[in-house]
Amino acid sequence: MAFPQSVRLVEVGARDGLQNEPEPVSTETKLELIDRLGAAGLRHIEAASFVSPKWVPQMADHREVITGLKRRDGVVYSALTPNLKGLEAALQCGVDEVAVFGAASESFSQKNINCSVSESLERFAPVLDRAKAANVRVRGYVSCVLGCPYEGEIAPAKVAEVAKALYEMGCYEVSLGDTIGTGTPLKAKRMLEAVARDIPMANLGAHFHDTYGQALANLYAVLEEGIAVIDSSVAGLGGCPYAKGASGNVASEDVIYLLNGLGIDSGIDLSDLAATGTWITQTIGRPNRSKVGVAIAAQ
Ligand SMILES: CC(C)(COP(=O)([O-])OP(=O)([O-])OC[C@H]1O[C@@H](n2cnc3c(N)ncnc32)[C@H](O)[C@@H]1OP(=O)([O-])[O-])[C@@H](O)C(=O)NCCC(=O)NCCSC(=O)C[C@@](C)(O)CC(=O)[O-]
Repeated sequence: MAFPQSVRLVEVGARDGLQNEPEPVSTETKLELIDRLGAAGLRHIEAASFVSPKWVPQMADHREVITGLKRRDGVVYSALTPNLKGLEAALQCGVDEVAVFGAASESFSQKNINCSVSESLERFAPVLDRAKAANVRVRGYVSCVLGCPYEGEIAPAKVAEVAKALYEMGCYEVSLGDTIGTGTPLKAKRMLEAVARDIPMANLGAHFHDTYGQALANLYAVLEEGIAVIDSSVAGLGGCPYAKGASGNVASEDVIYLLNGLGIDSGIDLSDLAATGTWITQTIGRPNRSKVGVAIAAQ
């Protein structure tokens, strides 16, 4: 299969990137980050998470973030909503799109959302129904598609089963999460092949973490298979609270550099994006995990 002509980036830095920060990040900083990302050309920005503030304190200001957005035309601002309570709150704030998040691993599902995989699907069904009634699109995530921090190897068939359930329930897109970044290119291709038997490639996204330095190689592999939606995080911010040792998502700057080199359009200005990565890492006192961002900043 050939590379796609264009790729849509889903920028998850303000959510996945910041949810695990040990020190509080102010709402003002989050809003400025989101605004700068929009200015750099990002057209889908995951901005917040309507989860329990006891479980993920860093996302406790979800209402303030969504209602405080300086909205740009053509930008979709989305949020995670694990249940009806989260969805209702997100709808009240005027979120554009929501996401439910399941897992291909029973143990991860229990640790992350306090229920089994099948219970999670039961919880998501009314979220999908209510969102549909409100005319709000729902994205679905599957975590642990290339390995689990508690169970190790995860069978591609299990990933395909959960992804298919989310798609059939009405998720317009299913994002495949290598939560702990243990995947390698051949594994990523085999997993994608299994999932794509039931779901059109156009409705799938790749959400790869870079813990073992494989994320770009894995992305290259799935781009070759036709994946045209990539989740990434500016400056490679992040880590999952329920996956010890997991480092951030693949850095958005590194993805854009790769796409530019392959002649794949993304509509994103790399120098603006790199400046945003420099700014946010300096602001929150974290290392910049984008090699491209660091190289551009040094010029
Ligand atoms: C899912 C729950 C809420 C279930 O949590 P629970 O304890 O099973 O739920 P509950 O219904 O029994 O409620 C317990 C308490 O939480 C409150 N509550 C209940 N729901 C909400 C809500 N929506 N918003 C705010 N508060 C809520 C509820 O009101 C109650 O409050 P209390 O009476 O104790 O004061 C909990 O487990 C949770 O919040 N987990 C956090 C999960 C999370 O955010 N994980 C990180 C994101 S997923 C991820 O990073 C992976 C991904 C997507 O990036 C892809 C990848 O890389 O793999």
